[in-house]
Amino acid sequence: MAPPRACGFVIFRRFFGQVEYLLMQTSYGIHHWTPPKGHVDPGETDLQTALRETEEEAGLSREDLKIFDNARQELVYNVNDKPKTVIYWLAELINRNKDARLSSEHQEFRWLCLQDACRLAGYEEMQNTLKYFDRYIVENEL
Ligand SMILES: Nc1ncnc2c1ncn2[C@@H]1O[C@H](COP(=O)(O)OP(=O)(O)OP(=O)(O)OP(=O)(O)OC[C@H]2O[C@@H](n3cnc4c(N)ncnc43)[C@H](O)[C@@H]2O)[C@@H](O)[C@H]1O
Repeated sequence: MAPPRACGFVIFRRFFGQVEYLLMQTSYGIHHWTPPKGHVDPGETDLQTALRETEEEAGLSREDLKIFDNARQELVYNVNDKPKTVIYWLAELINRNKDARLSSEHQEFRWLCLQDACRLAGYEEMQNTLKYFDRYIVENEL
């Protein structure tokens, strides 16, 4: 069986001039916070997975987002003693009339500044990913 692989987007918005990141809290397990993401289904490309999961979990579609395909991060961590690969691209919420919404998989979502997002995300790799994208936004003047 192929090793577990999941894909999603680190989504940011500008709110009163501040960059804020979307994190969602699972309604299961230890209720950890992550950006919208999920497992790659057979026959899907990674980007198709990221788009599908983001729509399913956060209600945000391709048209609501600006995707930065050059801004990509790959994380590998152990789940049940097996390595899991998670790929994130950076995306901006450009539809000002739209907000995230919850599905049954999550119990809460928040838009957070980098510092608060890192605190809630917890895991070091996830924090590094958020910091990488934050630098990308500044360095590329997004
Ligand atoms: N405990 C549970 N009880 C009931 N239903 C469950 C369940 N776990 C999963 N499900 C079901 O599985 C489905 C999820 O499918 P998907 O929505 O397709 O997949 P996912 O986001 O990759 O799932 P998950 O939350 O498990 O992954 P993550 O890597 O963040 O998290 C996986 C583990 O890795 C840990 N983790 C997350 N990020 C990490 C990191 N950066 N470093 C180290 N560990 C990390 C998390 O704390 C977590 O323990 C849901 O529909 C849900 O119903």
